[in-house]
Amino acid sequence: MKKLKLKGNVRDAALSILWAVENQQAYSNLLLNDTISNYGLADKDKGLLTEITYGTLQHRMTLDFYLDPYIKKKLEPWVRTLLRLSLYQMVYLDRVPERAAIHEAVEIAKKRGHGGIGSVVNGILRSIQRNGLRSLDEINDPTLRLSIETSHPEWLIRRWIGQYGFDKTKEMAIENNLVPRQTVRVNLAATTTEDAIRALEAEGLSAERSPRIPECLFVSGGQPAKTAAFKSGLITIQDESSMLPVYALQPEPGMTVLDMCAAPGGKATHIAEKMQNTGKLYAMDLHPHKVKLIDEAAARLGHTIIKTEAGDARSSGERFDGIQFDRILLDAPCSGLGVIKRKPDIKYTKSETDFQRLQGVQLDLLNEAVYLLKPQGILVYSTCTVDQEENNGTVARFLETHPNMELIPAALPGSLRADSPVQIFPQDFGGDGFFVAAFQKRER
Ligand SMILES: C[S@@+](CC[C@H](N)C(=O)[O-])C[C@H]1O[C@@H](n2cnc3c(N)ncnc32)[C@H](O)[C@@H]1O
Repeated sequence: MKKLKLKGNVRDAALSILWAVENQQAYSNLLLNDTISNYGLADKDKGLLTEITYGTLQHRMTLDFYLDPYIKKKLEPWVRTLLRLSLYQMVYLDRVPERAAIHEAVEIAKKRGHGGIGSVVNGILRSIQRNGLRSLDEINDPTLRLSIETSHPEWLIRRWIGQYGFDKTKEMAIENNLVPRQTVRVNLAATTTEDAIRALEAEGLSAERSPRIPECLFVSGGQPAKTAAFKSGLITIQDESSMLPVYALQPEPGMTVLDMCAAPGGKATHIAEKMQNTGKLYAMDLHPHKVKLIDEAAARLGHTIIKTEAGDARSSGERFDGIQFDRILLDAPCSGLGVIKRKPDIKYTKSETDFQRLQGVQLDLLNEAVYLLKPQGILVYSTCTVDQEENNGTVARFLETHPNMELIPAALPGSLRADSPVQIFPQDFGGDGFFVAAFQKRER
């Protein structure tokens, strides 16, 4: 592929993002904003770029199933990427006429490659247009069919079926291909939900209360991160499920709290809000550049109790020697399989060997937390995954070696209140898949 940028061209911009995701382990969500400015795209093109990029990633395996019979010769990998994103528009985007999608694809193929590649792309897309899509019913094995139909690797579908059964796996895989809801958390230390709604509406957005979490709003009609309400610290962009671990933690004003894996600070700032910005809150993360994001978020929201620390939380016992915490949150590094709807790349980058390694890190972090927790103190372990090895599996192994730690009910809001641990699936209410386990330390 020639190293050039077709400035102002949304499809070429999508091709460059997808190329980087597939070949340079880049993250699509991080590349989107940079690409919009590098390509000089208008704000109105952001919607189409996001739709094509995410949609093509979400449906990649289905698109390959449709394309494969037409690909007779070995293609350069970027040409397949171009075919996928063009076919995505033809199959899934009603507002893009098929001839426009084909025309754009051929133009990009000629400029990025040469006339011959343009003809190949034209031939393949026109043949599919003429013949129609092949039926997924050609696949006899139900597991393989679900894998191709929902574009989740077969090993992952098999793993989930083993853990949750076919029906639940199907619901989850279908839900993962929907467009995620935009949710924000109101900074209740600075404003009320009513005032935050009014502020967003005054800027032309719509905001609706979540039926589950008082400080959670569903926002549409604009980009909340660009609003004055966001810049002045009235709101934080956060998924609804991601607000649950802090409920389970039950932080109170004046307490001493540790957030062991805190960046970029979504939950640390939520804890500060629940503590009404009084007491002590230590927020640690392995990566110094990520710790900066916590500082920035705290400054924007006006939280002064957060003290950040870059370092490995597996040595937090040494770092915080002499401090006993009322509350410790371990929002652990995990496979992220609960957030596929938001980050579709995840389903293609994980492998079955990841889980055991992650469980090892999770247990090391949990073990460290125990020694820093006061008797009667609460430790919350959360992940944004649905994998049982990292969730119930990690909890079971932790409890085996810590008889002084007891599972307690997770104090979630309203109808979500539940025994601990709690597994939230993406299909439960449209939020991320999340796992929350709350433990209390017994008196010695
Ligand atoms: C799930 S994310 C945390 C999200 C954060 N709690 C929030 O709500 O914004 C996990 C974090 O753990 C950090 N991390 C991974 N290994 C770590 C370690 N050994 N010590 C401290 N932080 C670690 C990663 O850098 C990542 O930022």
